[in-house]
Amino acid sequence: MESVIVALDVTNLVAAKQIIQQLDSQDKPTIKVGMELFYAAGVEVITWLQQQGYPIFLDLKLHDIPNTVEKAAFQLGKLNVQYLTVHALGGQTMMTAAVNGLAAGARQAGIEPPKLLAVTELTSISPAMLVNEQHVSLSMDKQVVSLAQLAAKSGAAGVICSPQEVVALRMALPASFLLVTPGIRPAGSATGDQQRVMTPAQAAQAGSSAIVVGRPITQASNPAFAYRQIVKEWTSHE
Ligand SMILES: O=c1ccn([C@@H]2O[C@H](COP(=O)(O)O)[C@@H](O)[C@H]2O)c(=O)[nH]1
Repeated sequence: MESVIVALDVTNLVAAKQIIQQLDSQDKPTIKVGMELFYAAGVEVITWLQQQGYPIFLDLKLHDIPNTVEKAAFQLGKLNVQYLTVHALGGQTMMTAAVNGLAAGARQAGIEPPKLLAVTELTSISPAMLVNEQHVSLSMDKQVVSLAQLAAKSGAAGVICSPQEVVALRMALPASFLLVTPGIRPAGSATGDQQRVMTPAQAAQAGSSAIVVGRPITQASNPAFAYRQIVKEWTSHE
């Protein structure tokens, strides 16, 4: 898996193309297309990125009844993207339905199915919010490990979690299970709505499989420089 994934959170295709052109990256990092861009630009942005040679992480965080998720995943399985997300809180049957839908869609299109990644607890949730808003009595680590174990049983290839939980997850799951971590903030950058953050170097040291970085790159005055600095920090501690 590519190790620094760029979250292309912009409002339209023109803005997406501008960022990609500014990045001007020879190493073609995986590009994360999330709800904001996909709802604005749809499949057109996926096709354009693929034509430029970028692997795609489609972060739509499906969360619905299993039948609906399976049918949505069937459609998305035909897009030739490398990763798709669901919410682990949708349960084991829903996650397995997503895996099955992706496999069936990809089979119909004659391509490899995307890998399923399950979002555990969003990195915008603090330990206090877990207790006071979700009424979860487990610690954040235990809750994330429990959701990750459910995701593994469901056939997911990995999870989305904060780098803060990676050490606990590595002890509980097979080494091949992907731990993809947003909530990345280079030292000194604004955390914004993220609650459980680490720097790229800390995430690498903890054992993240890959980091997801959005605003520290897309809102930088020089996105290409910001991206290169993050890659440098990540690789020097890998
Ligand atoms: O728990 C999660 C799951 C997904 N995300 C996504 O990652 C990026 C992070 O962007 P930043 O600008 O670097 O904060 C964004 O697209 C989220 O939708 C997450 O942050 N946390």
